[in-house]
Amino acid sequence: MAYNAGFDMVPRLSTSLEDKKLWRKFINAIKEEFRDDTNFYVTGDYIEFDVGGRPKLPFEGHKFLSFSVSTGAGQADVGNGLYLAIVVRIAAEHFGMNRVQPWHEASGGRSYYGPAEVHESILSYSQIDEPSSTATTTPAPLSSTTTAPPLFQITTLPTKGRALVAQAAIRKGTRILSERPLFTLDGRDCHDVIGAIASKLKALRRPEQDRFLTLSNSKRSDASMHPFLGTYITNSLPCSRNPAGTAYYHHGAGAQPAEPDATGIFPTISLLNHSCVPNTCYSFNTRTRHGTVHALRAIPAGEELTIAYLDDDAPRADRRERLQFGFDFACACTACSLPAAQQAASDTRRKHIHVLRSSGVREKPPPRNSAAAATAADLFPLRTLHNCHMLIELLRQEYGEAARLSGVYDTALRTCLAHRDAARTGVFAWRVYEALAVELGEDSPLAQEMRDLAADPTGSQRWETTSADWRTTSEAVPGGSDIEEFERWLFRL
Ligand SMILES: C[S@@+](CC[C@H](N)C(=O)[O-])C[C@H]1O[C@@H](n2cnc3c(N)ncnc32)[C@H](O)[C@@H]1O
Repeated sequence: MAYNAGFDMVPRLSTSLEDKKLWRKFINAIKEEFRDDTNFYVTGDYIEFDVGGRPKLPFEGHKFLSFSVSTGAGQADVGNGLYLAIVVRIAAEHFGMNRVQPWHEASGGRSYYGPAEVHESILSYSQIDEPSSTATTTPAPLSSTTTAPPLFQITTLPTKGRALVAQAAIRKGTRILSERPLFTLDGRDCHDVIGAIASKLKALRRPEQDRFLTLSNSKRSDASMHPFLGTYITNSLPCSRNPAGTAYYHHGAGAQPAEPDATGIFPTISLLNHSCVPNTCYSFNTRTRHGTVHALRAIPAGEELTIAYLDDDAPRADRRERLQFGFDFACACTACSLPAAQQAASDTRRKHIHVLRSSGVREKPPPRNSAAAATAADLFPLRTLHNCHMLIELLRQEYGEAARLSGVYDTALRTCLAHRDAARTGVFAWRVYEALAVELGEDSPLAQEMRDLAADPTGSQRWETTSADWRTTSEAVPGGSDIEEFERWLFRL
């Protein structure tokens, strides 16, 4: 029987200079204690112990709430308990036994903090603080006294290898993961990719090297391909503004030049398996330089977490062929396992979605500074808006609650913006913001930009370069509670 055990910091530390100094001393003492320990390693933002539960200590003390390991009767579990005991001792020496509160499930003990706030706090270890945030200086409120189960566990599935499986119910929009890449490659590495991987691996600590070396290699049967390259191809994900899914344009001032296209390997995110109807989405946050994974819909405990490896809406046969070729597996996700009649309907829908996208309605907002904005939206605004409406219907039918709608709403927004329709621009900007808050997280630069645009639709620089054919003011948004009527107005149906 395995139990969680740990300790809490109650009340949590503040951002005062005094608390910062105290925490730094504590972290230095931990580093000194475990200097030669192979289960101990230091990342850019925190210390991690490679033992049950992978407990972490952040470098910023105000982010810390709780430290917990899994313990039990086995040899390894006893070892985990020893790590905990040493960390508790050092913590008590620095902060006193009143503030350092140990607990153990085996004796009915529980963490003082709730699971969601512990999860949030651990995610924040790798996040940059908002400059104006006051939340970090106030003690955490007394909360539910349940222990903190991780949101997912890494397990092995018979046909898929390792997989991430939800351990608790996860709400739509929850940030499930936020982590730094182990290393990245970009265009500068393309002349010698294998050499670049080798030298980047060399710069990592041993546990991090192992994380890469134990990832799966879908090109294993290709004797001509170096295992480093096969592993990199199988597991890497986009890590810059430019690649699809991570790239966003900017309205006017402050636009930034494109970065070299980068991809990277992640310790945990790279373990996510594929589904053609995924329940989470990956993106790269250019502000925090972390890969993030968000829940696209509510996910019940026990369900596998999946992302889409393919970036389009191709029919089943085409998807399966590319997954087999690129990742060496026969996809049997729910979309690929539908009964024949439903499968045919799904294929037709996806073809329709593809046609609508090619007519100028995008899956995702295009790259910053993209000239692509001045296409369909400028030339055939009404048709573009109607296509957006149809596409939203089709995406909802195909992907249900997990449909990613930010790109479609963004196209609608641009169409209205291009013709000075401030009322609809504001409504669509808010819908893009809401969709991005789920897909990328509220702290993503684009979500924040969209919130600002929704608040002040006429503030956009793009007003200077467009027609005034649809001119309205922000006040022209109709009131009333008839939702269908509102949608007809919004899409000019
Ligand atoms: C990025 S890795 C994912 C983690 C991998 N399962 C592991 O054990 O390391 C990609 C590989 O996982 C497997 N995989 C991913 N999605 C799958 C799926 N839907 N069905 C079967 N295998 C899958 C394939 O072997 C693929 O090449």
